Amino acid sequence: APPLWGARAAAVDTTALGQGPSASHWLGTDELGRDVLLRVLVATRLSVSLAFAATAISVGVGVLLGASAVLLGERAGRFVAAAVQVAVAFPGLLTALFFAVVFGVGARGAVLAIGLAGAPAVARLTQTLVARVWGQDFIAAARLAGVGRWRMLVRHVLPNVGEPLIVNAAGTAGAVLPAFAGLSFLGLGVQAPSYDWGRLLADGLSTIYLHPAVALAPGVAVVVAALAFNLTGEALAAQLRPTARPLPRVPAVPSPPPPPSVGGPLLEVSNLRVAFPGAEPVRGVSFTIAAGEAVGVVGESGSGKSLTALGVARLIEEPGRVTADRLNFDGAPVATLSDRWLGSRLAMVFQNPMTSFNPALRMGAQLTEVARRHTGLGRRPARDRAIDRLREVGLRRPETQLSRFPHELSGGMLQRAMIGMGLMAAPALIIADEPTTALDAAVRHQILDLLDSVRRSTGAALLLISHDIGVVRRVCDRVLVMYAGRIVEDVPATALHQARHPYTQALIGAMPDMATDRTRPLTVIPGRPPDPASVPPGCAFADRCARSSARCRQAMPELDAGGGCGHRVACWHADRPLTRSVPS
Ligand SMILES: Nc1ncnc2c1ncn2[C@@H]1O[C@H](COP(=O)(O)OP(=O)(O)OP(=O)(O)O)[C@@H](O)[C@H]1O
Repeated sequence: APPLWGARAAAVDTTALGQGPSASHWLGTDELGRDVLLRVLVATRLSVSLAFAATAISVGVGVLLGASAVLLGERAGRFVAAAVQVAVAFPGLLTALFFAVVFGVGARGAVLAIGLAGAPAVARLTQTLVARVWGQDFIAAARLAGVGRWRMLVRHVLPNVGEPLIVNAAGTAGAVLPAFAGLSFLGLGVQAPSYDWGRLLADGLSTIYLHPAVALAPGVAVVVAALAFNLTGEALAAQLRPTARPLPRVPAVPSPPPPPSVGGPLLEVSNLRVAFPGAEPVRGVSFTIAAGEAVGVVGESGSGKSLTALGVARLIEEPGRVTADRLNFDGAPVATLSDRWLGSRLAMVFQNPMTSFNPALRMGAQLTEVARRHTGLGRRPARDRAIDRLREVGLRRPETQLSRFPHELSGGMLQRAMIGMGLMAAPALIIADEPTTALDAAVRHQILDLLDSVRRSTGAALLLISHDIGVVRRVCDRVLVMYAGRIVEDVPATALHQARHPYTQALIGAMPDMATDRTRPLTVIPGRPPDPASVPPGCAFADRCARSSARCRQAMPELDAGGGCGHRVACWHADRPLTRSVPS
């Protein structure tokens, strides 16, 4: 507006003083005959620029203050944090008025005053966000590696707290605008001949009863711009914060649940695909799990094991997309099941027990929540059930454990509690995703035995994910071997010695056993799995396979039943059985 209408907006017209709205002046004129609409439009640039400048100061100073623990060390950081707490206690506008007097009347003084007055709130938010990531392992690793303070802040801390800060900055800009208008209105902000909305507001107030538009128009502009900033913040938040909504929306069926299928498989997965922009890490997986059956999924890291399980449990987050020809649980399509019902029939045990519980809540609150939410139990019966379940999973003094926080339990105890939590409702399927990876060898065996006994005593089916074929073989009836997002072999655990896919054979060959010659290097599978973003046509294992032929590189072998007893294999050359025994 300033280049287009700046001159006209400043032109005094003594023939049109203080006029109401007309065809030539849509919002009328002020007491010097200047067009009100044009002046409001021209004032936009200065008003918004000042708001941006003040927001930049608030965010810049606030982030530096909030990250003082990173930059100055923890002791000095605590001192700054205390000072910030005190500053936050003062009303922002009061602080702005104080600074405006210190920095002097005028636009520059107002920018500094409002910018600095907004800094404590940003600093407080930054402190909270920084504290959240400060205790995490990657920060500890960076500190051990001797990363400098500025680098730590810019490279490791800010990228992990940036999202809420950006959203907050947009909101701050929205709040700064009325504050600016306020200062200008009080005569402390922009000085004539420059003008912003606040100044127009102040000028128009004396004639508000005669010509309301002169004061109301800049007021409306402030409100609209502040709303625009806030809505931009909201939109940014919506974009930056992915929501955990997985499968295509199908109206959920309310409780009571559909009746269990009679005779059919408990879980039926056909052509399950999980895709992210630019890659499809799970490329058509089909399998079934019968009631009470234990099925293991093995494969190298990145083969799509976890995504398959998360896809089944409707836990793939945006922008991930899950599709399947058939994905039925207990006879009903998973997409149609209510969260409540699915949550009560399907239990998940995750890899890291330390991060599976909410650190701010006592164990009792977390365990009973499952029973109360999923089965509608009252507080007392839910607590009794929690005690029973913790006892079942072998935790000593369950009453005491319920009143403890997660950090007061060891990793093994937490993993037991996680399994106990899964049993709070009546799960038909327990999905355990590498449940023993974070545990030491002794506890690992106990947890595997526990999963096995829980399965046998409750009759629940088990989907156990592991990269260790020995672990899976110990507990499961059947083993699904995954490679590059597909199942390449589906073999009964007792028939592993008859594995027919070269990849399964190579996995077994890479396991040391008592007869392995310790003086020689362990067998490894040469090469690396393909990148999910560029999987070659044909068999994805062809490049690493000693048996591969031209056909393997051209056509993808389907998973065919061939070995009897439900043994399925996807290989054009699956005719040579394993020559070595499977280590126990
Ligand atoms: N949110 C995501 N966005 C994009 N790609 C992803 C995402 N999550 C996983 N992937 C990719 O999908 C592939 C399979 O991941 P997945 O976690 O299922 O592997 P995995 O077999 O369970 O491995 P691990 O044994 O290491 O847990 C990997 O290449 C991974 O990079």
